[in-house]
Amino acid sequence: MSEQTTHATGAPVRIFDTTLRDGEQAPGISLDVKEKLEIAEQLGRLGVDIIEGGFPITSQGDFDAVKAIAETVGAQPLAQGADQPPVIAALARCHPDDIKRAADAVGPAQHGRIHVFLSTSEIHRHVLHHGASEDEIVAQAVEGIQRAREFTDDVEFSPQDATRTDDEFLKRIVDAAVEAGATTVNIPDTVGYAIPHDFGATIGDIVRRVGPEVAVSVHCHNDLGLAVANSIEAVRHGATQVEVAVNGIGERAGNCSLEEVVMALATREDVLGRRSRVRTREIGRASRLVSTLTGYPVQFNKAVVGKNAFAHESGIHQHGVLQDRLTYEIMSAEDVGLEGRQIVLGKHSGRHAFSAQLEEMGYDLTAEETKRAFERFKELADKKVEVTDADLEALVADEVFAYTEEAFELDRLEVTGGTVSQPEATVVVRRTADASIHEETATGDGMVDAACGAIRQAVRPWVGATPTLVNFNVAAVTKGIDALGDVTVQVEVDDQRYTGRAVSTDVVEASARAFLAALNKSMRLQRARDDAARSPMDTP
Ligand SMILES: CC(=O)SCCNC(=O)CCNC(=O)[C@H](O)C(C)(C)COP(=O)(O)OP(=O)(O)OC[C@H]1O[C@@H](n2cnc3c(N)ncnc32)[C@H](O)[C@@H]1OP(=O)(O)O
Ligand SMILES: CC(C)C(=O)C(=O)O
Ligand SMILES: [Mg+2]
Repeated sequence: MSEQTTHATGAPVRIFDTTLRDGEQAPGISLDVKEKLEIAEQLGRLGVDIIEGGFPITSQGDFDAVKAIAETVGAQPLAQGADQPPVIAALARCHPDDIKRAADAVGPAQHGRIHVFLSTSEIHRHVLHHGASEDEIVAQAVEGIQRAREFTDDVEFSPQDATRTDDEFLKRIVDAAVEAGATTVNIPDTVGYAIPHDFGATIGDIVRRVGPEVAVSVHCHNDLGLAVANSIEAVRHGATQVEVAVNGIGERAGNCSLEEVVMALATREDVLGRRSRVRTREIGRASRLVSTLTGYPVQFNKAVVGKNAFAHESGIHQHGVLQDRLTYEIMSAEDVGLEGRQIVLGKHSGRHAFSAQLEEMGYDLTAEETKRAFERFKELADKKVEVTDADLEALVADEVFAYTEEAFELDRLEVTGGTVSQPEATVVVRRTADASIHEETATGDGMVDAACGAIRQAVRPWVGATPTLVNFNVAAVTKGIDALGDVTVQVEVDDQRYTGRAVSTDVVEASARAFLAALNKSMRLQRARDDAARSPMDTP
């Protein structure tokens, strides 16, 4: 483990959340006032220190959103145990109109911050500021900061594209910003160009330069996937504030992810020596809310909040985690507001996890039964990505309870109808238990629909809740006019889905047989469940 370097003061790192400003700049995201407010409230519950609500000069909607956040979330603490509401910040160019608009928007907050920025790298100065000289940039930044200070004593300054800015000029503009009244100096890695050890050294220099009265912040983008590493390295070198976005959303590859930095600080406090004030149990909810309202899905393997962040599919890992989660987990899912103990059964799973899952489902099988069921499970897992509880139940019913008998058989099927007359189907279904015959007729939107409707009527007294066809898939197995139709259906009965499959040269017949096969499966499972409930040990 690397040694801890400089400036680890022990004081909590301040979390500046820019989900609603830089996060919203990600292509395709546009949050209205209500949505921004909803996210801001969750950020309040999360306990972030600063919420950057937007860039008010952008539009009336953005101005209204920042103002609404300042009036509500900025007026009283929402986080449990917090004695102050978060600071509400708004972005502004070094332009009088921007600054006035930002000031008016954050005005109602208990603590309002104006965040002014100006580009300092040569390429940005050339492209964005009509070739402005270093002197002109310094003068414009100083003017902007001083103007912002007329409205609030909390002013943050960002030299945009700092990490591609000449070192000497960066020092010069930081000195000028502090002199002009900036209370926070933010060093943005605007294009995600920084490399951790180098960035850390730059931040260490700036921390020493500005002294303890001025907060040093970092704002890292993820173009090289290094935003979190750079932010953590900055903290190790004395940065007091980290700018982040929930789920790491933001321009291009995004911003430094809130959940990753917060959990790195919490999990490796032993090395970093500092935490944040964030209530980590609110992280899961914040992640889901931001994903829903922005329409940006969270990738399965995303650190901390991804669907797989606490899931285990491989046998060796499952074996370890079932005994002690720490074997393969460094933090607890519950601590970030997610569901713990996620064992997913699949091709890579082993006997330990398989047996544990069956036990949890209420089965108490002998060693021999478990062995047989496990062999069938591996065969199934080779064909299916994930084996669900319903699959396991079906497998146990077939293999262990040996219920191979079909509850119903299709004796006859007649269909009529075409493009003019309404399709109608008559079926004759035989009930195996008492060999009784049940004939029913039904109409439908199409021939398959009519056939399934007639079957539904014929089996109603035994199947109970109306079975619904939720998925229908037909494929041709062979070529030519007499091609075999291979039909797979999914039928929902009592909130459980059952798969049925049948093959025939007639697609309507294949569909009817597949539908009945799914109903037969539901009947077998029902019987297995009833038997297991009566006497779990007493398997036939
Ligand atoms: C790294 C970042 O995330 S920076 C923030 C980026 N976010 C956004 O741009 C989102 C919101 N932006 C907008 O709605 C619009 O761009 C606005 C309202 C800000 C400006 O719109 P427009 O007036 O049409 O200008 P446009 O966006 O085309 O060009 C930017 C102008 O701002 C100037 N500018 C850019 N940065 C700054 C700055 N920090 N301070 C002062 N002026 C600046 C440019 O020189 C250019 O000025 P020009 O019109 O005299 O050439
Ligand atoms: C406005 C600044 C801080 C920014 O978003 C960036 O430089 O990435
Ligand atoms: Mg940015």
